[in-house]
Amino acid sequence: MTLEEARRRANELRDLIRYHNYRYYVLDAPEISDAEYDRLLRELEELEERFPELKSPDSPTAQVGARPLGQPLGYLGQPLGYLEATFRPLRHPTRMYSLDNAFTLEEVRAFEERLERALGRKGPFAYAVEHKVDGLSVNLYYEEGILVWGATRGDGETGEEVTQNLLTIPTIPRRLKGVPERLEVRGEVYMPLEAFLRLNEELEEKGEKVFKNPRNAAAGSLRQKDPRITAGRGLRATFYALGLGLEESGLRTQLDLLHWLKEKGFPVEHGFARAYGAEGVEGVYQSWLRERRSLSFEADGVVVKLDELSLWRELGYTARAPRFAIAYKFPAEEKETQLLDVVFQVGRTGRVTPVGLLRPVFIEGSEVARVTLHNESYLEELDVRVGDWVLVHKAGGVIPEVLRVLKERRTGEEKPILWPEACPECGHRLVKEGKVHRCPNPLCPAKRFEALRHYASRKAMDIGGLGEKLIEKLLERGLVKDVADLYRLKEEDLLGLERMGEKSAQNLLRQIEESKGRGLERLLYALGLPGVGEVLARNLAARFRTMDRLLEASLEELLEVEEVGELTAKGILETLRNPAFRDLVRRLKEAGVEMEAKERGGEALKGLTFVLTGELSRPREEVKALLRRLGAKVTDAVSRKTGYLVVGEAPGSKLEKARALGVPTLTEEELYRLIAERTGKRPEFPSAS
Ligand SMILES: NC(=O)c1ccc[n+]([C@@H]2O[C@H](COP(=O)([O-])OP(=O)(O)OC[C@H]3O[C@@H](n4cnc5c(N)ncnc54)[C@H](O)[C@@H]3O)[C@@H](O)[C@H]2O)c1
Ligand SMILES: [Zn+2]
Repeated sequence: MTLEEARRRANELRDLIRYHNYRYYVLDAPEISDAEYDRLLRELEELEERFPELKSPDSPTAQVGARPLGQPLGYLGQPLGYLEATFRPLRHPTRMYSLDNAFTLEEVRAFEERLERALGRKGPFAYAVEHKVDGLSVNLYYEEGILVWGATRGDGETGEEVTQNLLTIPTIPRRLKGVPERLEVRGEVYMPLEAFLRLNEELEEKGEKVFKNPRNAAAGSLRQKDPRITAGRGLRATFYALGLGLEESGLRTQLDLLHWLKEKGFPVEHGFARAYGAEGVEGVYQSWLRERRSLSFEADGVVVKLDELSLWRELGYTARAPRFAIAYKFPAEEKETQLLDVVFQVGRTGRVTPVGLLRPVFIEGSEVARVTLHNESYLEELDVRVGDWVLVHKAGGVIPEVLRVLKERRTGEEKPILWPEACPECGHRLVKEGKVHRCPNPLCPAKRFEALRHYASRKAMDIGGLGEKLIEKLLERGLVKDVADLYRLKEEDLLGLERMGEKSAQNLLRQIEESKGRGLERLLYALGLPGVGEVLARNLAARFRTMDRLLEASLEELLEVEEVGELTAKGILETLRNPAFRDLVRRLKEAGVEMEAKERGGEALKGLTFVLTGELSRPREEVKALLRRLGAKVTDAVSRKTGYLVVGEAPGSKLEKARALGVPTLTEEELYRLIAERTGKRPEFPSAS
């Protein structure tokens, strides 16, 4: 390859990588897999290594992430002008970096050799090995132990301020004791796999676009305009690094740092271990790779950091990444296979989901033969046909997913995917609401099985003994048709089913009995109203308090509930008015199932101290009583211990004091929003008429 050829290819690669950075970091909607992206970046790095004259500070190999919105924008070098920023751009006091990658043990050894050369010392070295959580990095800034702001990484220099959204993650500490005066704490915000699957199901249910993977889902959820939406997304955070304050902390090793973070109250949820040398790292890597599927978060590798912090100072950073650490990535197999057919499954709510049947392929240790194609929006975007060759991988090593269609392999024989007219389970005509196809028949057997399974699930009525096999048997024998029939089961009905003895039959009956007292919010979730997940069930229960009130709710009243949109409200209303549903509720009530909301929220503000100043729209005593009911303390004077100062009209000197001490302030409206986030409803004042 001549220098000229290399230059041309390098420019091509840079354009491509910038385009994919933009899709990934700014839009949260990548078009190619991480492995494909990593190959492009690797190729560019190798070119720049072979032809050093091609190196340049604005090559993607020398940059972190992408510029946030509101900065001059443009992935092809020339600015596209300013897109309006949703968030305030914020400069990090100290720079944030990405990580260089290793894919093989060889490359980890090469990393260790680089360390030896740079430090002029023989290895093996001691390392801290941590799970590489696949989320997005955030920076929290504390002054005198008080959280001042939190921001995304952005391009490493400038991020987006997302403080309000970060505060919806309950484990993030707002105040700290015994820490350096100015402190940056860094970690990862991520979406647990379970929350990710649930979110995508909710999006499917609404006919909306699903997220490609938990990382994009986390990034999209943290960067919401409305923190209430973020609050409902089940984000979590884990922390692993300091920026400002590292020197002052006096810490000597990375492992000490992780323990220190824990001790200061930060969630350190990603596991960590100590290892010696590249071989030791390999041991940890292999064992974590095996356990990968049982983690609650998606890990895309392990992060290897020199444990001794004094060595970090000697090694420093490249433009993109620290020299003392490396990400050792898990393999991400991608296989080409053929889409043989598409079948349609009917879910608990009657929603029809297309499922792709693949020519079976082996990916990362197991056979993949089926893949969900989510909904019509997804099919349109993917533009796949029966007979197409597709590229498939396992997202997070677990969930099979079509990455893209290999359109260049089309022969013209491929057939478009046609949605059925009739329900594949019961033959009832399907109805279409927006992009969602649904079987409206309340007695559809598909709904029966799913309805029972969902009703018994842990977060619903929690009837542990009622497994899938048993549900099938009960349906087969006609012992139950719907969830109300569960409460009529007798011991003799159960004996002999699924090898059930006296003891397990009695156990199951006891669990069924106990499920009667779960309360309205669990019941609403368990009944699977369309579009109603855990969060909405909670909000509905909080708003209406009893089933009777809810059954009489109007569309307007439903629209007043947090997070209920037009479509959801209509779906709920239709179900509430459905005679079959009302009959089911009546029979559940007769069986003794509790239909009232449980008191909630007594601890929502526990541990926080509030001070009020200025004139509020409600009598001050009422607001104080409300705060105390939610577990908060209310005091009269602002001090360092104050969590928030609530500021009304014409505030007094307390406001200046709070500013001087760095105590965060809330308007009255912000206070009610905070309460709504934490309890699922806006506060009600007992004396309000
Ligand atoms: N598919 C696409 O189009 C596309 C586009 C751009 C980027 N990407 C993906 O993103 C990657 C680059 O993103 P990146 O710069 O965030 O790097 P990265 O995700 O590969 O690694 C660096 C990041 O790891 C995170 N991390 C997780 N656990 C950590 C721990 N215990 N200690 C330290 N850091 C930890 C930090 O956020 C850090 O910034 C690429 O390798 C690619 O996989 C994909
Ligand atoms: Zn049906």
